[in-house]
Amino acid sequence: MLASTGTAVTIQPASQTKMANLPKRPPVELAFRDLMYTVSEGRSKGPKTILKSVSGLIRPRELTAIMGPSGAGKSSLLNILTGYKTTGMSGSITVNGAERNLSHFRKQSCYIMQDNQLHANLTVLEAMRLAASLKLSKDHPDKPGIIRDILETLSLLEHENTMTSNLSGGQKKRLSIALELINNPPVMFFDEPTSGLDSSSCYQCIKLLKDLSRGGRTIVCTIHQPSARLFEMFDQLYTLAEGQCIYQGNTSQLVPWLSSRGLECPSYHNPASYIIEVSCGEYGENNVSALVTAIGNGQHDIREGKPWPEVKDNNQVAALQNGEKNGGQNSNFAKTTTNYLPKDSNLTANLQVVVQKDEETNGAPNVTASLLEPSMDSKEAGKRYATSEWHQFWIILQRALLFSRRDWVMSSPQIAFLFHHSINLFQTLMYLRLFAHILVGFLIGALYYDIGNEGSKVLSNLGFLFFNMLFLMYTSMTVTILSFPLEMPVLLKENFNRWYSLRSYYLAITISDIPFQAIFCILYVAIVYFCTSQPFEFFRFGMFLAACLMISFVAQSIGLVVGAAMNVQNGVFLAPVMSVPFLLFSGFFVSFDAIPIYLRWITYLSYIRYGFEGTALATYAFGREKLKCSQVHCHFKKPETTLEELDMLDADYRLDIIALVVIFIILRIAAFLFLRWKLKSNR
Ligand SMILES: Nc1ncnc2c1ncn2[C@@H]1O[C@H](COP(=O)(O)OP(=O)(O)OP(=O)(O)O)[C@@H](O)[C@H]1O
Repeated sequence: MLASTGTAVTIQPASQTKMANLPKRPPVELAFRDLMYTVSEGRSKGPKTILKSVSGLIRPRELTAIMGPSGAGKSSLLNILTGYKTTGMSGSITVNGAERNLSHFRKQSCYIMQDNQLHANLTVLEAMRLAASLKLSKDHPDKPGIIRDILETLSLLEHENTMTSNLSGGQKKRLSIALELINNPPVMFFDEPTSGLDSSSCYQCIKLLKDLSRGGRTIVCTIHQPSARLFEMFDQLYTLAEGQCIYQGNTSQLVPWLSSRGLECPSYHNPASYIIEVSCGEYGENNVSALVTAIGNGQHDIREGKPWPEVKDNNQVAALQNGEKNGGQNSNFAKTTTNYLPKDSNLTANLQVVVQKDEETNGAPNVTASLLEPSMDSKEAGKRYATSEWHQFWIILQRALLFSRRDWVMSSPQIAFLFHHSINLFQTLMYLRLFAHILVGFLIGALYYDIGNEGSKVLSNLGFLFFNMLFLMYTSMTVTILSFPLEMPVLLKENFNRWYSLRSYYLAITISDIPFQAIFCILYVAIVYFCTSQPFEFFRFGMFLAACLMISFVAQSIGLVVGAAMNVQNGVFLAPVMSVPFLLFSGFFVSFDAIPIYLRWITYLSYIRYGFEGTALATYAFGREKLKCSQVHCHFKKPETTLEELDMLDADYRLDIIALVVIFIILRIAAFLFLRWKLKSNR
């Protein structure tokens, strides 16, 4: 294998490991027929048909490339085959001859998206261990053996202690593959696996995919325009143009087949570039429709050693176009064309042919051959996830706590790196949060120093109570709005590839930040409470702190709702704006009696009101003694006067806390529902 060290490129021998420890899985043959994919472009434009009745067959032990010009529908086809997109499609997809059961198929397959979506704050080995804990059953006998096998095969063993954020592009891609290989899915989909890689890393990557396919896996990837060297490495080529199939077959047969259709690929011309040029109409306008007809829109398959399909020169193209015009309704064209696929889709026979061919050409079976066996534990196959949701919750919680712990001990160059790359904002924000709570705490302490027991400064003290609410609300809310959406792409990938359920993830991720939020809040409250000389009574301090803690948890939950429902830009603007009514109706600016009756209901929704009332009651209620007065007359000398002015004489502290707990629970549930909706709507 090729590996780059600095600027020099060295050749390393391919690893001889057999990855024998991996769980055994049966091979999978994937066929699709008359696949249509339609999206809506709004009421004025109507539906747009992206895939137009395409068919095809993807075999195990083969590396299949989906190729085509930009906008041809490659990603759409891949998204449909993976099950990532399910709405707007029609047609049939079969797995080993039976209609695809999407739930089961998602456990058999993995989808490695273009951006690797890795957690930056883990080493390679930690990422592998976490993936193994989630993707293999709890009592699996040899997780370390599996991890070692995979890392060795993918030449990542020497980087096992490197942070994933420090890996090169090619190494990141290999790690993405390694993570998914842990449960040995028989089908692997890759969206543009070579994008962003230099030519030697592209070669390494495709070589790795080819090796994996030789283990019996079905490997499918979209690719833009591979070099001639890369092109030759693919076994099977599926080419799309304008949402239709213009070629399906061995890569070696492409040039002769095109030549038989009157399209001569010039000598020394890359066949991959040539077919893209043909697709773009550079050699004539009618070539695409002629090729679609000739290949039966993917129903035929040009295989070495097999006769080419007979091309009937009838009105098939016209029929196809009609189907398209009919707003994406299935045309009968595909059904009436001679269908070559069923004859070829004898899986066992196919596998034998390819194994034989491999052994003939290579002299010996490939190192990663015979990984897959046609057996699968039926108990395991029926389960949605490899581990229980409780176990998933525990692992994700540990991972989140590890991120936070790592952040505390992180060196300053690493922090600078995170700042520079805007990676893992959540971790970097930890320091800022701590800094902000202590700094603002002392600032407020200095500003309102020793006013808590002074009868002439009660109004300032109320201002202090209100500011506490404001500060705790904004710090807890914005930090979540900023950090939560950043987790989304990784969540999307891991949840889609069946690592864990959304429920376990959500529970773990929301619980993991509560201790930190609590510590920051306690620190802040302790500083301001004693600096401003609020009553030195333990029960009052406890009640004051409880109200402040609840406010910061509620505000954090609002951050979760906003973070789950919208992107960072909208969230950062909307959340503070939406908080304005709650601040206005908190009872600080206008007392309850002064609010018009038809607007009073808003005060019941204002969580700030409950927090403000809670801290005011903790400070002035429960039989507090008269305040000292340094002036001739202090109107607010008696604490009851303050409560009366605030309309809080009849207020109940317990009700305030109960209201905050109820709002907290409702918001947490709402955030989960938004997150679920967001994951679904992304697909
Ligand atoms: N949700 C959508 N709404 C409207 N048009 C869409 C939608 N999804 C895809 N398309 C259109 O469908 C066509 C195919 O898109 P797709 O992303 O599958 O192409 P592609 O072959 O993968 O392109 P590229 O190589 O540039 O990524 C494009 O013209 C695209 O604009």
